[in-house]
Amino acid sequence: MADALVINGLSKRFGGLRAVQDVSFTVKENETVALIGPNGAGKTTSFHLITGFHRPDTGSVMAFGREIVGLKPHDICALGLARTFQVAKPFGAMTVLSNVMTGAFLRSKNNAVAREKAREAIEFVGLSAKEQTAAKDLTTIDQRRLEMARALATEPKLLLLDEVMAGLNPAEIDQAVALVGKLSGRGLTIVIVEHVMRAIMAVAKHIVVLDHGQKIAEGSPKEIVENPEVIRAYLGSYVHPPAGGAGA
Ligand SMILES: Nc1ncnc2c1ncn2[C@@H]1O[C@H](COP(=O)(O)OP(=O)(O)OP(=O)(O)O)[C@@H](O)[C@H]1O
Repeated sequence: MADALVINGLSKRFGGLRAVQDVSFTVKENETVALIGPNGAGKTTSFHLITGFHRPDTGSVMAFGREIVGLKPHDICALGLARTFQVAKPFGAMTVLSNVMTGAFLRSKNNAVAREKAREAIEFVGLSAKEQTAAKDLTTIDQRRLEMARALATEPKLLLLDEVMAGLNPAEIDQAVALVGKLSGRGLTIVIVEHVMRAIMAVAKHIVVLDHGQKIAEGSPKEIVENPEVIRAYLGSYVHPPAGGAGA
């Protein structure tokens, strides 16, 4: 399988704080990789660096064989990298459909085409019944669905999901896990930042662990949950991978 994303020696300081320090990892096409670690470990900053919202001090980000450091977020999105935000940022007064059309307009300026693409994305995430609902009136899980639909409407090859399961109840987490699996089944490469470990175990074949901006481990879910340094820094206690799950 070819490499979708190759991150090499990525670093970012904010004043004296080393938010991301010399981080390297590779994501293969159609793989789902999780980025985990305690609060403030540098996960969201890494997403910002990959997607052009921050410029790294040093390091390289190759997406589908092309260096993307220095490109604007819009251009990176046009190359097929879409993201969701940790704090969902929909246009609250606009309907679900209008919000998702803002993503679809990246590929087509034609209203009818953008509407069609947006509807496909909305249907994919299971929001068709709420197409005309204002974004601000959605429940938490539906806001996450909207975030994913908006990203999907840009027709990405690689999707970066930032804590899409935060605040969901167990049944909703199951639905979100199923949706991530469905996205992967569609051929998407996925990088997911998440604190919900059972969800990580269910969706990711490979896990990268950050702590204080540094990569402290990477490997299969089984390797990660058994890694003493990861347990010390983050997990606290052993988390069993699901029988028959991605890491089994
Ligand atoms: N724009 C910024 N200016 C200054 N410091 C920042 C900025 N963005 C992030 N930081 C700091 O960088 C460090 C890494 O933050 P980041 O948000 O990447 O962590 P995270 O792993 O995503 O955490 P969480 O799990 O809480 O979302 C933190 O100490 C944070 O306070």
